[in-house]
Amino acid sequence: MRNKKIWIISDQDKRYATEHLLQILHKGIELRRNDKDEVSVICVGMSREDQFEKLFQYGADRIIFCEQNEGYSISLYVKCIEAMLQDKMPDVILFPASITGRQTAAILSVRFGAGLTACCTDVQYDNEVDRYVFIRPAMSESVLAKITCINKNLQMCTIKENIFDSEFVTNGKSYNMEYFPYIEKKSEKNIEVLERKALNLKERVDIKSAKIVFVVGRGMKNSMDLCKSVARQYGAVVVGTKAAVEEKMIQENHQIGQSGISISPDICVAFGVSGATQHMVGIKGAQLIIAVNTDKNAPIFQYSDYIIVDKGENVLTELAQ
Ligand SMILES: Cc1cc2nc3c(=O)[nH]c(=O)nc-3n(C[C@H](O)[C@H](O)[C@H](O)COP(=O)(O)OP(=O)(O)OC[C@H]3O[C@@H](n4cnc5c(N)ncnc54)[C@H](O)[C@@H]3O)c2cc1C
Repeated sequence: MRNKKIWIISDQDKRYATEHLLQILHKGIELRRNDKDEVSVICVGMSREDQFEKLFQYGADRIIFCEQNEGYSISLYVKCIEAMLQDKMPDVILFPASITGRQTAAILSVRFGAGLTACCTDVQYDNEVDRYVFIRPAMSESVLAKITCINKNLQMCTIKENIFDSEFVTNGKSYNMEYFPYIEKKSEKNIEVLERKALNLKERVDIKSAKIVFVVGRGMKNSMDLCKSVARQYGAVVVGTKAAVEEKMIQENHQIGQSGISISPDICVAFGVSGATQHMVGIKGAQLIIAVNTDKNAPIFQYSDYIIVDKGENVLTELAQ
């Protein structure tokens, strides 16, 4: 039985051991069939000993690190990973389903003719066919598709955040650090970075770790001020549906769902949200869902622990007192 090389790609250039990556790392470790299968985390960017140590503590067998200090650019990042792939081809690559992860996976799958399954909810290994099997919802979540790539040995997938748990493994793991040099030739450069501005990601981080969340849907279009003020009173973060983004009720990076982010708060109160599957997939990790809707047949009620058939404004006014 040939040993398998499982790669997890970190899409950060400084903070490699993000919670998302640690969750994927845990899945990678579960995919090891024996002690000889190896899980490597690929890091491209600045040297960060604390981050490398954390990755080993969460179970990485090896880190393959390509040092690049000039700052992040997608073209350089892809070239580094491409060079690593040409040198040491793994069997399977797990990418975070982040913007960078999705872009990189798509480019590399075309360059290497590899199969790529997007937004998996699970990955398994099938001994009989000696291949990895990628599992994801399909056809509006009515079926769970099991996908395997039969024409190439290299198989890839992207994985969304909060699908798996991360797990601290040990403090005493020996380091297996591999340095992979890559220098981009001047003639190959096709992007020139003119200026760098840091994004304020604070709000986004708060959404993911928020314990109480108010989700607003199109039904709350004329009541956003009330909603925000009551949310402040209860320490809740306001997020919303795609329709709420389209109506400019919330910012795009506060969209929850299939094409937004997934959250797992303790309490999720949904006001004026119909409950489309593309939205519900983003809040299915919530411990408790309370839905307020004027339509007694709103689909969201099927997924909720408590339902209130009323105007969102009425409930918010009660809560404000
Ligand atoms: C490929 C694809 C990806 C998508 N990705 C996402 C995604 O990531 N996230 C997402 O959210 N959607 C996504 N969608 C869109 C999704 O299908 C729905 O259209 C969207 O979630 C509906 O948003 P909504 O519930 O706010 O609006 P609506 O469906 O218009 O529902 C509004 C609800 O408000 C209720 N209502 C009206 N007035 C009040 C009131 N005063 N008080 C209380 N209730 C009231 C109505 O009864 C209704 O149920 C995606 C769609 C596609 C095709």
